[in-house]
Amino acid sequence: MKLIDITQPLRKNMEVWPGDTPFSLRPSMQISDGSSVNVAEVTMSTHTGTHIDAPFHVNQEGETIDTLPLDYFTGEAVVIDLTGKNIITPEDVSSAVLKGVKKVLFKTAANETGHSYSAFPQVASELAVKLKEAGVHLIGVDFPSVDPLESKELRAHHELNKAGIVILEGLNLFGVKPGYYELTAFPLRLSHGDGSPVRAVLKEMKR
Ligand SMILES: N[C@@H](CC(=O)c1ccccc1NC=O)C(=O)O
Ligand SMILES: [Zn+2]
Ligand SMILES: [Zn+2]
Repeated sequence: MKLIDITQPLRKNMEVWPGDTPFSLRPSMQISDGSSVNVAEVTMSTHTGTHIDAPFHVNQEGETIDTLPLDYFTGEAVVIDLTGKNIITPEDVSSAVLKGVKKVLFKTAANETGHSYSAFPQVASELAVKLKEAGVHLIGVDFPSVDPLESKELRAHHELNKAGIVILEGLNLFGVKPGYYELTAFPLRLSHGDGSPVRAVLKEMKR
């Protein structure tokens, strides 16, 4: 069974949210320095690279990453190809395509580099109600945030949370064919965390 890694590599100088903690991995013990082991210290934000937002990210009363039920993070997913589109609207999803699948991943980037933080597609906040009605409980996007960089209102985040839909951001879906897969994308069990990087993987499946 083929496994497809749809996670951004966590690497030095990778783009992060403006003003957020830069990613770093620094050796704290090195075999080459006479230590018996290699050990590193990692510094990053909970919103670095491919990550899940807990409702607490935008809502003081929202659930934190450690309390979200694990079934959000594993199960059937559909990849919908919207390459080149700069807004995702309710018309982009249909129950014929969803077929009862609870996780929907939107592919929009036209190249391997993906979207930069300075220009990425938008999610119409009305999408949340449509997805909720279809029984969807997780939305994944291949760009940094479901709301624009300048947004303080964070409408899409709030509407999706209100609809009980968990948000997976920063996927790398380049080269992935639209269709049905099994997704796994578990966050770290960060006590009271507002989000977490994940390792997101698709498994091809027969339907
Ligand atoms: N909403 C973005 C992250 C975000 O807004 C953010 C991340 C790190 C530091 C500051 C942020 N927003 C500040 O207004 C996200 O969902 O990943
Ligand atoms: Zn985030
Ligand atoms: Zn977000």
